Amino acid sequence: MPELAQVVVDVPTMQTNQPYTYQIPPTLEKQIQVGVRVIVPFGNGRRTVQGFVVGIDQETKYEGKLKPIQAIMDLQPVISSELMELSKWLADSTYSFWISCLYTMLPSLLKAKTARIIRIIDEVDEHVAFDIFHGKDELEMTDVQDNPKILSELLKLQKAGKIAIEYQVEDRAHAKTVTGIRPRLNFEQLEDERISLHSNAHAQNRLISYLQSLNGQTVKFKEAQRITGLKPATFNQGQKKGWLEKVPIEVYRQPLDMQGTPDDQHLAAPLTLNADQEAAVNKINHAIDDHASQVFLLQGVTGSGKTEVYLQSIANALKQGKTALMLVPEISLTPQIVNRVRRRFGSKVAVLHSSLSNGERYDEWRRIERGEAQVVVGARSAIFAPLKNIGLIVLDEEHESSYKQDESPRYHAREVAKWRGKYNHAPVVLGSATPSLESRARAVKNVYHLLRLPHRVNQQILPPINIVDMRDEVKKHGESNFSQTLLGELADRLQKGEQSILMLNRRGFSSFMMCRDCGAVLKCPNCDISLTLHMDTRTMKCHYCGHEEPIPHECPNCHSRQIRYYGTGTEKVEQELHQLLPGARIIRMDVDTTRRKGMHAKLLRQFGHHQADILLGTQMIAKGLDFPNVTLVGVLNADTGLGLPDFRASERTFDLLSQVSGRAGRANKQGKVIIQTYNPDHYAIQDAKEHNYEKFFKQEMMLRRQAGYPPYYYTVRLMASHPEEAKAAGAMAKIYEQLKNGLSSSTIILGPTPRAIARMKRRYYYQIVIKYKKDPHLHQLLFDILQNTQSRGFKDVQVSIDPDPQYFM
Ligand SMILES: Nc1ncnc2c1ncn2[C@@H]1O[C@H](COP(=O)(O)OP(=O)(O)OP(=O)(O)O)[C@@H](O)[C@H]1O
Ligand SMILES: [Zn+2]
Ligand SMILES: [Zn+2]
Repeated sequence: MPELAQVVVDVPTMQTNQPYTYQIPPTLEKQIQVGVRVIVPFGNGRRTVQGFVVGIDQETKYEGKLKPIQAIMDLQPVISSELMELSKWLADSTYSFWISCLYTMLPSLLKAKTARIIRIIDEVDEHVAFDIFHGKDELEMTDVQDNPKILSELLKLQKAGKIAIEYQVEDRAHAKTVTGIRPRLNFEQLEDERISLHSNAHAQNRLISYLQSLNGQTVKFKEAQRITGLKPATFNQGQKKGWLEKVPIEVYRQPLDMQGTPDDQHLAAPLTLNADQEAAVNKINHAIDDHASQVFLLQGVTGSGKTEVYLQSIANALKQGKTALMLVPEISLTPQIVNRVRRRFGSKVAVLHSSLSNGERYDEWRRIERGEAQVVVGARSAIFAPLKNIGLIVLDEEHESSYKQDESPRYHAREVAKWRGKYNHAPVVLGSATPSLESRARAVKNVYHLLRLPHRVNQQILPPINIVDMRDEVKKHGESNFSQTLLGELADRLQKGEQSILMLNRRGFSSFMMCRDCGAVLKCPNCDISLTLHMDTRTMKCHYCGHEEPIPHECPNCHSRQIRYYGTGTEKVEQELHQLLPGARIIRMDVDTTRRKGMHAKLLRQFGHHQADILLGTQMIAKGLDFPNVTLVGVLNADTGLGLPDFRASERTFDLLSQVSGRAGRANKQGKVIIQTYNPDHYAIQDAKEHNYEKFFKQEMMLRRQAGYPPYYYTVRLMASHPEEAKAAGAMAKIYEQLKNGLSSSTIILGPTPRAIARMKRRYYYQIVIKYKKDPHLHQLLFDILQNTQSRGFKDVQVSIDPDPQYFM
């Protein structure tokens, strides 16, 4: 029986989750394995496409003539058997194409048409050197990938450790180099040079001895200067006389923030846990030891020492010979947290985040894949790290919406973590000071095991929060971003030499209308959700039900004419602050000041070294920062997020205020928080003021139940876009019909309506939101819709299906 391979092919215009069957030519039989990439013919013409081998069979139902696999791209699988299984589940649960799930799991170097180089790394026999490598020490995979005879020899060589495959980095051309020096003369020749020297040429004499000691080796120029204590000029003379030459040395791609990592002899010892931490660590360790895929929800107030709990549980997993994965939101993937993990586990740690170059990222991926790194810290996509034998998965700040990818495949890292936990029989720890309603509700139902850290370490109290009513403030003192109270406190900190953090909430920036006199936000009469301002049509629209009304000229609540869109920028605030407090040193942190690589880390380092008094920033400063000298936190505008047309608006506001408040008074000095708002009575703000998660949870759950939103209902959002509005609307109308006919009567379909941002990148967007509790037909129906979108009727229409959407905008 000939062997057959199931291949998922990469054909963008004709996507399907059905693998195609190909013949494995007898000559490639040994090389083709599940998880390698191959080149296969596709369609009628001579076209070839790339694909992944996802299965190997003996027979097929397909009647026609099978085509053979043409070439193999990898000598060993790039997708492990665990990740292969995961990719299937991912495609199924996120309504995505299998091929895009496979690509999502790989570092980008392995995605594109990256050159693959095979290099000789150990002695090979003459036949290999000449017949295969033609006397060179490397060859390109493309030149041999369709030659089974050579491939099978290469495979043997690879198993014997004589060759290695490298993926050529596109930035290799400007790979990082430093200047090196190398002797041009041998020992005796240098000795001859010494004889001709003046007796008082001490420096040159020393240089010759040094060059002799090198034994022909190349060393970094800096290093040579340090060791000899000689001036660069001396080396330059040596170069002129032909004793040495300068050569570039390529340095290993090492991420910026990796510098200063302690060596493994000087790691930081674990802290002595307090009773609550110890109880949590014990429970988690038990689960690790018992191979139990239990999910824990670690709910600990800000500064309660959650990170220490993660670290000690990770240490236990390592002790059991297992690996561990720790996810943090990109925005809080600050050097602070990365360094804490590195100081504890040293070279065992691999870090994956978006500011790494493709090359750096691939290097880290390879270290993980080879088992050289056992602890992975990273943002969302690190959940696909090729770790084997996982003993523990941690998701810090589990409520963060950035754990959900907002392009296909629209996966949530929390769900993937749970899948991998099950597969590996390992516990998953979800940590947060303000758990998502979904997670906390699951803990209430004992689906998750709740662990609590109710106090800050060393029993410090949470900082008291003052609410400043900006409606009064504007009446009394005119318009300013700073209330008298906040200014007074800032001045006081300046005088004491203590530091402050100021947050400007950019969420919902000038997209909604609010009354400056009474704080009222314009809402939809049907949905109890804020209306969004559309400047193109000059109307206010509801994005749930489609309701539309003209922009009001006065407040519908108090008839004031002080109604306007709300918003301001960090730059403007910084200027105002300079005028109000001329002596203050300010660091501004927003997308503009942190765009350049390494700036984020640099600004935080400066603030940590007290080179500034005030850190002014957007949401990016709300999380994870641990600065002992910060005793004041100010929130300039707490309510902008409340106006967003989103049922999670209150939850996000509560989370944000709780997180940012948590930055104050973390060490021995008492902290204080000032929150400025036009909605002082809103429950999200009041509950944050009281540090009362429980109260907020109860209230919000009640509202969600009344309105029929998660966690009481599941939601799916469908979106269609097209350059012409009518076509986008038409496609959505077709989909609506299909849904209406197929879904159960208890399922609710909202829409179709234009999306909040109705036109983006020259495309019009229409959406439908489905709310359901249980619908046996939904899953298949959505897949039918997905497959339909590949048909001719949907030409140029892009349709996306988003399960459990994080935003409705
Ligand atoms: N058992 C302990 N003994 C002494 N200090 C500790 C202990 N546990 C944690 N700490 C210290 O307390 C501070 C706060 O801890 P950590 O940052 O882990 O809190 P957290 O719960 O993660 O906070 P947040 O959610 O606000 O980021 C840190 O500086 C940490 O080093
Ligand atoms: Zn009003
Ligand atoms: Zn509405």
